[in-house]
Amino acid sequence: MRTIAEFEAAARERLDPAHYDYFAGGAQDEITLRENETAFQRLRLLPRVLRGGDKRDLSLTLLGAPSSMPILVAPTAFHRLAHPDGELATARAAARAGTIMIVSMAATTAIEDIAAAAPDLGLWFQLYLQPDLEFTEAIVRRAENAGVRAFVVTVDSPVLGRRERDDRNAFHDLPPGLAVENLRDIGENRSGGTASHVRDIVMSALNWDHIAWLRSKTKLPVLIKGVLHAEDARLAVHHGVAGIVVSNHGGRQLDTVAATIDVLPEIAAAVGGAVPVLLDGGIRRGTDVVKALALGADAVGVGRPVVWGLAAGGREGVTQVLELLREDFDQALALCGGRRPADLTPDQVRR
Ligand SMILES: Cc1cc2nc3c(=O)[nH]c(=O)nc-3n(C[C@H](O)[C@H](O)[C@H](O)COP(=O)(O)O)c2cc1C
Ligand SMILES: O=C(O)C(=O)c1ccccc1
Repeated sequence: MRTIAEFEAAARERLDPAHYDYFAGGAQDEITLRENETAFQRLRLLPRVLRGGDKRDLSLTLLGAPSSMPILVAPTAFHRLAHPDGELATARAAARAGTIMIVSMAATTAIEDIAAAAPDLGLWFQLYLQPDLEFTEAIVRRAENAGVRAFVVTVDSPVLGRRERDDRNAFHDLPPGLAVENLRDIGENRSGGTASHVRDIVMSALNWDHIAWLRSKTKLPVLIKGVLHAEDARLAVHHGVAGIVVSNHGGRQLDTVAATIDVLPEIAAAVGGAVPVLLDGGIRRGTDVVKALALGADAVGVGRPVVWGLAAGGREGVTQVLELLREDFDQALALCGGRRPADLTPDQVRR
């Protein structure tokens, strides 16, 4: 398979249609879901020429963590719905690719087991803060003890978006045998596992004080994921976050919000290099990665493409997806006259 679209088609054939819809779907009319991709397609590149050199180097260091390429695994829930090996397969593939995996708090495999399966993997942990801060702290300690290197707090989900495909399919529960393992066995009445718990895990009270609270509870870097407004990016830097993920949750939260690539320039300007800026949403081609880096991202995350690889072929499928994106990016970088990710500049992108 040569493209992410082919992996998606293969995944669709293998998955229960309701599960495919859960992974593929977005909020309401899915305008933002589509816009994330079409916004990349609207942008035109201006390559530089006569800049060749011996070798390209795609590697970088993000908050002290090395990555072989500026393409990270974005946090997505429920990998064991996509393949029986679930997050273990994803983690092994990410480790083999030498990239960073951001594990979802709503993973169907415990963070300890993921870390043990891929000891060399750079693991970050995505958090939905809980109203019960003691419970949240217990999860933070679990993740730290498992060896995660950063926390990524998702801030675009005071409530869960309205996904009409899930309503239509009445997909509200994980099948028997699957559970949200990171929410098991801690806190009162939190046995984990069902979608009713899952919906409860987002917190509408989340505010900047919670970010300060989390920073006081861990020495690890704290990033926030789901920033679209430049003023929030400024506030994030002011509040001492270690990094910002420009994200609209893959079009799954508020429909008709802007495509991430369209707001990246203003956010990069607001941050002014103070902290790393990541972007996710709609990355399907090497040229998408080039455009995001040129417009100010230090790295990008991929959500659905990883799920399609997992569903299509387990660990090997995820490896193929990550390598496909790596090669595609490497070639696009070369054709733009770049040898390293940092060579790309905003003047190389036109609307
Ligand atoms: C099936 C699915 C589950 C997701 N689960 C989470 C999650 O648990 N936590 C989170 O912060 N983001 C979650 N996201 C959002 C992703 O981290 C990411 O923002 C988005 O998928 C990027 O868009 P892309 O799928 O076009 O690459 C999920 C996305 C999908 C598609
Ligand atoms: O489906 C999602 O996008 C998501 O973020 C989520 C939130 C809570 C539980 C499971 C997934």
